[in-house]
Parts: sequence; C-alpha cells; structure tokens
Amino acid sequence: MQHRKITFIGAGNMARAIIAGLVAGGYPATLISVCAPSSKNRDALATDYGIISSANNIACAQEADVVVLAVKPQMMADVCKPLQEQIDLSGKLVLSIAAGILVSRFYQMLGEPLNIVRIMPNTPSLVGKGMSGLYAPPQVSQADRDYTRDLMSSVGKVCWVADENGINGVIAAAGSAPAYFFLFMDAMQQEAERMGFSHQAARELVQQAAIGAAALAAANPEIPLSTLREQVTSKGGTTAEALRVFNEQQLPATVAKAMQAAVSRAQEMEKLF
Ligand SMILES: NC(=O)C1=CN([C@@H]2O[C@H](COP(=O)(O)OP(=O)(O)OC[C@H]3O[C@@H](n4cnc5c(N)ncnc54)[C@H](OP(=O)(O)O)[C@@H]3O)[C@@H](O)[C@H]2O)C=CC1
Ligand SMILES: O=C(O)[C@@H]1CCC=N1
Repeated sequence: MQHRKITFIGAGNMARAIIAGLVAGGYPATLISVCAPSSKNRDALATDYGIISSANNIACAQEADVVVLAVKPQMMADVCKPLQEQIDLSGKLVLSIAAGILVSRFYQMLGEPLNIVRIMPNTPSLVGKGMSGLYAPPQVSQADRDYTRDLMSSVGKVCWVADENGINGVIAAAGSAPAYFFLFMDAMQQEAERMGFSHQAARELVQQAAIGAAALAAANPEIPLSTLREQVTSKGGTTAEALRVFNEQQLPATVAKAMQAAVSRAQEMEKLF
C-alpha cells in the first residue's frame, strides 16, 4: 500500500487499535503521529509503537497528508474549529472514525470542498481482526478511496457502504459488536466460575469456544450459521436445552432491539453534535 504521512487526532482506544495494527502490518512508524491534550495515552503510543506524540493538533495536521479524526463525537466541533481556521485542508485526506457525525456536518465544521471519508472501525483492529465500514462522498478520488481501503485492510476487513446511512448499520453490526460478544462471554465466564472453574480456566473455556466458533464460521462461509448451530445440537441433548432457554428469553428479538438501539443512538448523535 501507499504510505502517506498520517496523523491521528485523539489517542484513545480506537486510535490505539488502528495504530497498533498499522505498525504491526508494516506501516512505517516514522510516518505516523498522534495528538492528544494529555501526554499519558499519546506517549504510551509513542513508546509502544515508535510513533511521534504531540500536543499540537495544528502542527501535526499541517505536516500530514492524512488527518484521522479520532476524538469522541462530543469533542469533534472543538477539535475542528482551529483546524478550519488555521489549516489549508485542500490536498489533504480527512478520515473520521466518529460515530454519529455526518459528512455534511464536517463540511460545516471544516469547510468545503473537503476530501473526507468516514470509517467505522472496531477495536479488534488492534490484533489485525478489525471490521471497518467505509463511506466516501462521490467527489472523493479513486486514489483516496484506495488508500483508505488499504489502510483499514491492513488492520482487518473492509466493506464500503454506498449510502452514508449504511455507516449506522455498520455500527450496529460491527463497530459496537465486540462489546456484545464481550458481554455474552463475560456472563458465560461468570457462570463457569460459579460452576467451580477458576477465573483463568473459565476464561479459557469461554474464550476458546468463542474463537473456535468464529473460526469455524469463517472457514465455512457457505454453511449458514443456523446449520453450524444445528451441528452442535444433538436431539434431546444438552445444547437443545440451553438454546430452548435462550429462545424462551427471546434472545434473537433482544439482539434485534439492541442493534436498533445502537442505530437510533447514532441518529440522535447526528442531530446533537
Ligand atoms: N472505541 C470503539 O470501539 C470505537 C470508537 N469509534 C469512534 O472513535 C472515536 C474515539 O473513540 P475512543 O477511542 O473510544 O475514545 P477515547 O475516549 O478512548 O479517546 C478519545 C481521545 O481523544 C483525545 N482528545 C480529547 N480532546 C482532544 C483534543 N481537543 N485534541 C486532540 N485529542 C483530543 C483524548 O485525549 P486524552 O488522551 O488526553 O484523554 C483521547 O486520547 C469516537 O468518535 C468513536 O465514535 C468508532 C468505532 C469503534
Ligand atoms: O460506542 C460508541 O459510540 C463507539 C462507536 C462504535 C463503538 N464505539
């Protein structure tokens, strides 16, 4: 992939996940900088990955070819104002990983024309297993689309959405989704501990079952997930009983409601920030 000078404004969980994945994938650390007001997170990134750490958003953005906006949505307006006032962003590629901030809002905050792509990544990018949704308005060049695709492909898989609304679907199905699985795994670990396993053994049992199930699904894309589930479920056996309880408790409907709640929140945020 092409290696452009890239700066991350924001040094939090998601910036770390992407930076770690990029450096592990061979993106030159000397081309990556990270900015945040306090030194703790950004200096830890500099120490861990050999990248440049700075408190100066403007200087880093000025130097960079690519500016990644990686702050919380509620901070975005404050971060964009000085960028708009002090920097010529034309000729740069701006990437936003924020949930709930539309391209049209970035035009207001950073001015037009603006070369911007929205990315909806997730934290497994940290270990090269990310899933990112990408949206680019029509005027973004093929070279910038290719760069963004290659950037996020180096930390996982990517999927383009044709309409910006699709980003909210990506949030529900992938961006927020690691947290759903962690909730489920944590509940399983706690019950395994109550059954008498040590903390560590319970974690390993649950974690390996999750890794195994995900790997099995990934290795058999042509087999529906429902069939993979049936292959575990012996008639009159133990799995059938566990699944009966999940269904009685309306797990599928609960999952659907939870995903819709994530979309609704993203839509609310589009009006708030
Ligand atoms: N976490 C996730 O799983 C995902 C997050 N996202 C999106 O990523 C974005 C960041 O989320 P996340 O990493 O979780 O957030 P964090 O709270 O972990 O990190 C936010 C970072 O922003 C920095 N920051 C705050 N104000 C400024 C400023 N004025 N200039 C520069 N940096 C600033 C903070 O600095 P300091 O270190 O000094 O506190 C911190 O490093 C959000 O918009 C979110 O929607 C998208 C997909 C998944
Ligand atoms: O919770 C959030 O708002 C962000 C977006 C997707 C994952 N984390």
